[in-house]
Amino acid sequence: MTIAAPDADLWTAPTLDPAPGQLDAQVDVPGSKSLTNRYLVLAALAGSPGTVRGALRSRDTDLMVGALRALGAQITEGAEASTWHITPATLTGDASIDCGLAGTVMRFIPAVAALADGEVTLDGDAGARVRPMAPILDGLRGLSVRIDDGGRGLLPFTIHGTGSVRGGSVDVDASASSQFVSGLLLASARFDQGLTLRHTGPTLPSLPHIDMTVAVMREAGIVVDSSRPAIWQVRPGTVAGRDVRVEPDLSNAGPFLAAALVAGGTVRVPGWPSSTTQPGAMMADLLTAMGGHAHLADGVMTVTGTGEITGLDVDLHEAGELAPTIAALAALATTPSRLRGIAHLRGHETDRLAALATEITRLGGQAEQTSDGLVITPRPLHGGVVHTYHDHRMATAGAILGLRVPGVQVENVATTAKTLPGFTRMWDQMLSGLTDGPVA
Ligand SMILES: O=C(O)C1=C[C@@H](OP(=O)(O)O)[C@@H](O)[C@H](O)C1
Ligand SMILES: C=C(OP(=O)(O)O)C(=O)O
Repeated sequence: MTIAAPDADLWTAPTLDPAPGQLDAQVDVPGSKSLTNRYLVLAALAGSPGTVRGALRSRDTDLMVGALRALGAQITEGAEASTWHITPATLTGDASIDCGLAGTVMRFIPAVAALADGEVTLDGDAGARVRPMAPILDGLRGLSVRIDDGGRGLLPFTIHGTGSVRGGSVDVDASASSQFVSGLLLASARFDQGLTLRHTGPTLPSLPHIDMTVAVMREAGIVVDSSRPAIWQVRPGTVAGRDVRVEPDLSNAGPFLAAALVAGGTVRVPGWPSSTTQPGAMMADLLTAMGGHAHLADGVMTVTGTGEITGLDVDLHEAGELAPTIAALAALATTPSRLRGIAHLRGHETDRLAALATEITRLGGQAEQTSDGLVITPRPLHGGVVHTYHDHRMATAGAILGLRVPGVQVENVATTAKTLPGFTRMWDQMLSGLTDGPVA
């Protein structure tokens, strides 16, 4: 007989009996991944030095710093680890870039690399090598850039930079990811002719993230015309070096706010912007639709729940990165849910529709994939191992399920470091203020 050693890779999610008022916590959420990586890219392309404050430090954002340094930008840490000082330089090639599993790195860096003088090779994790890339590679080719991808349209590939990109007009099908649009737009003020980009696909996910791209470009003095649907026109020009502060990551706030609904308590997130392009801001309405109460006052988002969760029918195409959190709540609800408009989640860190359906079913729940989403029918759940597929949001979804269901173990919870390295500490801290402490 062999006795299995305890698996160090399994994190037992703390469980809490719902008791109104028991959970009462404030959670300070670090900076937005999406804003951090956009500000870093623009700073490296700027005509003068800049500073990014309140930056997220995580695998995805540190990989972005590494990529921009490899292309010649000088980036140094400030007095706080969340401050970066960026001194742009002539972009140089002969570089190999590790994209990890970061969509923002693999989709935002190619157009920057195309401006470098020399060869730049991009590669990433095994899971990154299956994420869609072809539309952005073909888009760059249409703007005069030579790329060698062995005809696969996937990582790894080599960009043969000549020090400039002609630019001009290009059609791109961005139905698999908004990042194809953002990745071409971000560098386009540095193209000789600027850029006119037209999205040609049947659907366009994550429009708020494209609006975010346009907003940060305009803040940097770039002229962007977005007055026609699905067409963006960028005038060539200088990118201003700036001193910017990153908003907290509202999508990463999601699992903590969701905990208020599961536990029947209150969670507060300070630093919540009064207006933002982050799709994570939709959490307030989503949690309200699921039976919670959300209230923003003096920059603090407060969510209160009763412990009873209502299912919902919702189109999440604008905020696909919230789907794992909403799916976990739906599995704990009293009525069925339907999540729609998120077929593109099949190309995220993993096939998230398959992963969510499999893992909810593994715990005794009922979750079925549809052509563009999930149908989740509540059933009593039991403990078990939640597999995470190197997906940070699968790990946080597991934590939400474990808050209600005893015996949930999250495999490779360290994968949360993709965007939130301190996740388990923050989760424990959120629960530590409880009268009796979390029940492991
Ligand atoms: O531009 C960005 O920062 C992002 C865009 C979205 O990508 P998709 O449009 O591929 O969903 C989002 O899901 C991702 O987490 C971040
Ligand atoms: C889809 C996500 O990430 P990425 O930036 O790698 O696409 C996400 O964070 O939910």
